Parts: sequence; structure tokens; C-alpha cells
Amino acid sequence: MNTKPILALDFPGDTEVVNFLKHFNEPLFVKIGMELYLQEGPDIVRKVKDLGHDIFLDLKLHDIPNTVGSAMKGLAKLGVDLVNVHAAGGRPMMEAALEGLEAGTPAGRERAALIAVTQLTSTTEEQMQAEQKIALSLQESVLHYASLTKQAGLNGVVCSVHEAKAIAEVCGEDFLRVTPGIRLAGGDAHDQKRIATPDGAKRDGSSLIVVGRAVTGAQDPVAAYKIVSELWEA
Ligand SMILES: O=C(O)c1cc(=O)[nH]c(=O)n1[C@@H]1O[C@H](COP(=O)(O)O)[C@@H](O)[C@H]1O
Repeated sequence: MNTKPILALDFPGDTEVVNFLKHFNEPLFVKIGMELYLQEGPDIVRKVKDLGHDIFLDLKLHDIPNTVGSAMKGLAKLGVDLVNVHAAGGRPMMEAALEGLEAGTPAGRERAALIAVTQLTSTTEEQMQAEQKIALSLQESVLHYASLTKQAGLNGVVCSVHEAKAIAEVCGEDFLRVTPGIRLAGGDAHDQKRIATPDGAKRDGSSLIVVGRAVTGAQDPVAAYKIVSELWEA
């Protein structure tokens, strides 16, 4: 799989996306999340794909197994490279997602990698324990969800850099650790709680990093992307 930093296209519509992408003259690995997808629908996926970029479609599906399986079957036809669900939806839901994705992938095309969100990078241990009533440490909860995800046959998880190494030890190096919450040193954390730098992510066992506002909110996004890439690939 492409290992470039995954650039989160968290924009309100396709005009902003096209304006943003035209500054980059190389194929990128980009993420289309719910903000953009819920406005533009599947057309935005086709449009970005036609520009030659790899796509992580981040819709974080979380519903009953039948609904998620059927939704994945439809999404498989879009030809994206990476998709996700919430591990909290449970093992039967994750298995249904995988079955749907396999059933919907057109013959001769590689199926998208499927990963599950463990604990969002905007969640702290205190919040998890108080609101979700999970009586574990955050690291234990993430590791539990990672193991469940592996048992369901998925390709990996979304987690923070802080848990990536432990997941690799438990689930194996080939099990993907996709880590958002990436910031350049001294950058604003915004709503993220478990953050790390691109070089920290590399050192601490991420397989792929997801970067949004550190690049999209920069004065010079192309220069910021270059810095992130160099730190990640060093
Ligand atoms: O699944 C995700 O991509 C995701 C999971 C998670 O735990 N935390 C998280 O921030 N994300 C996404 O990663 C991106 C991070 O954006 P920035 O905080 O702007 O870098 C956003 O598009 C989030 O939706």
C-alpha cells in the first residue's frame, strides 16, 4: 500500500477540494471523510480518483451488521483503497463489513483494506472511563479493540501513535496502525488529545499517518506537506 502521509480533505465542498489539490503536482494519498462525503456524495470520490490520487474513505460505519455489510457492498464499487468502521460496533458487525466489501468488489480489482477505529484520538482516558464506563486504561481498551478487529479478519486499526507499538507487538507488524492526531512540533492540537509529530509516529510504530489541519490550515500547505513528508519518510 501507498505509505505517503494521508492528507485529510476536510473541506465543505468540491470547489474547495479542487482548489486545494491543484497546488500539488504529484499523486497523493488523501482522505475523504464525512464532512465532504455527506455534501458531495460518491461523485467526489470519483472526481478525486480521476485526478490520480489514492483514497481513504473515512465514513466510520457503526450500525447493525446487516446495514453495515450492505453499505460496504455498495461502497466497494467506488474503488477506494482504504475504508473504516468503528470497532465498538462489535465483531459480527466487522465481519459483515468485510463480507460486504468482498462481495461488492468487482472481479479483477483489489479489495480495499478495511480498518476499525479503536478509541478516537480526541478521547482522553478520563473521558473514556467516565462516559463510556470502560474500566480499563485507554491503552488496554485500544489493545482490546485491536485484538477484536484482528479476530474479525480486518487489516488493521485507527489508533493514536501512543498505542501503535503495543498493537504491533500483540497483532503483528502486518496489522495496520493508521494514526491521525499528527501535528508539527509546537502546532495547535485543536480538538485532538493524543497527538504526535510525523517523526514520532515513524519512531513509535505507525504504519500510516493521517494529517489534516497541520497542512490544510497552514499558510503554505504545499510547504507544510513537504515538511510532514520529509519527517515521516526520514
Ligand atoms: O478515522 C479517522 O480518520 C480519524 C480517527 C481518529 O481517531 N481521529 C481522527 O482525527 N480521525 C480523522 O483524522 C483527521 C484528523 O484531522 P486533523 O486533526 O485536522 O489532523 C480528521 O479527518 C478525523 O476525522
